[in-house]
Amino acid sequence: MLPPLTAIPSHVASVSDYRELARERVEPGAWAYLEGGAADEISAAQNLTSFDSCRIIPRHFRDFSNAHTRTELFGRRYAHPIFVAPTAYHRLFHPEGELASLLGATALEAGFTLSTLASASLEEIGAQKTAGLWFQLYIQHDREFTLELVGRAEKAGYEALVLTADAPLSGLRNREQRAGFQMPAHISAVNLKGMRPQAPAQQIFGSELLKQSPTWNDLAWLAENTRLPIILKGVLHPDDARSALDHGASGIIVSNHGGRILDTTPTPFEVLPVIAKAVAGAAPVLVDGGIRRGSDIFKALCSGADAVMIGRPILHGLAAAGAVGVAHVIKMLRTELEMTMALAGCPDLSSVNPGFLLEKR
Ligand SMILES: Cc1cc2nc3c(=O)[nH]c(=O)nc-3n(C[C@H](O)[C@H](O)[C@H](O)COP(=O)(O)O)c2cc1C
Ligand SMILES: CCCCCCC(=O)C(=O)O
Repeated sequence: MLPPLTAIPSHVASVSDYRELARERVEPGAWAYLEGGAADEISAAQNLTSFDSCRIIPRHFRDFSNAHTRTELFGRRYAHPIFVAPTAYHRLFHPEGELASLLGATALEAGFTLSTLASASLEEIGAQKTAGLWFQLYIQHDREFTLELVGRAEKAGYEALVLTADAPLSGLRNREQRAGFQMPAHISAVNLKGMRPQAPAQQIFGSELLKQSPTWNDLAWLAENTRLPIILKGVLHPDDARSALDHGASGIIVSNHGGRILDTTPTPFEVLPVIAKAVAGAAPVLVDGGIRRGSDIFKALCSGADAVMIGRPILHGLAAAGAVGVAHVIKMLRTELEMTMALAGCPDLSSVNPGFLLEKR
């Protein structure tokens, strides 16, 4: 494996250029974990192409004297609508792990979500006192421990909980199986230390894991037990978006988990308009999955998203060049978004609308 880069090679022109730089630096099993999707990886692949057939219709001679990408979510102002999605075990990809990712994101003013399955303690990350730091929560079978985790996140200064709904079980990770991926002994989900252990599942139906998996009542229970806004991640159906708001969520993330859980779901970009319509401005809507260009971000915003989240490209940047790589990935996306807006004739996010897209969305 090559060591992380200390300077960015001059041929790196877009986010996708980081993929190969990362692949050369990540052990093959960990690469299968990073890149892979569920089963035949149909959703993971379709996420990447789902923006391509959507066309932008540029408008001309607009006033750009006060152009910006600022936005406000959950009472906090952000310089732009690009957020780092929660991803597990960053130390698999770089020795400085989540701390390096956070530093890179912070340098580019991007919101950052720490995974429940982070390889760094939530207190260590919270101690950086970063604005726009969110904590992703997997509700654990041990509900008491779950509440302790939430209390720790509140105390450490996290500003929102991203509650992931789409993974009551892990997906069928055939690529990982074929690569023989095993978590190295020195990397673990350190924030789950001390939790009451759960019996390993021998089957799916009838397993304790599934019997204890969260329901809408758990969302309502969580909302009653935290002062933080809850953003429900993994929504692909408009009725689930409405149900989320009815049960106490303050925001929605349209996501198929990067195609890593259930294969052959629709892509988030496909279902985004119908979900944004169902939410009807009652709460912020974010989207992730397959976003690799500023033009993808623009199309998502035109289709009803208030902001977007980026998963694998952040890990590619991290593996290639640590904090600098993460910052560079976000910088390229930010610049491409501004360029797309400038060329499309859209000076700020309040001017973004479906009229910039050829397809009726
Ligand atoms: C290696 C990896 C680990 C992930 N871990 C988590 C996680 O711990 N919690 C979570 O809610 N989503 C997790 N995700 C899903 C991301 O948050 C996000 O939904 C997805 O990566 C977006 O798609 P993209 O990678 O195409 O940008 C993970 C994704 C990857 C690639
Ligand atoms: C029971 C859910 C396991 C998911 C593991 C972490 C994750 O979200 C991902 O790898 O994707």
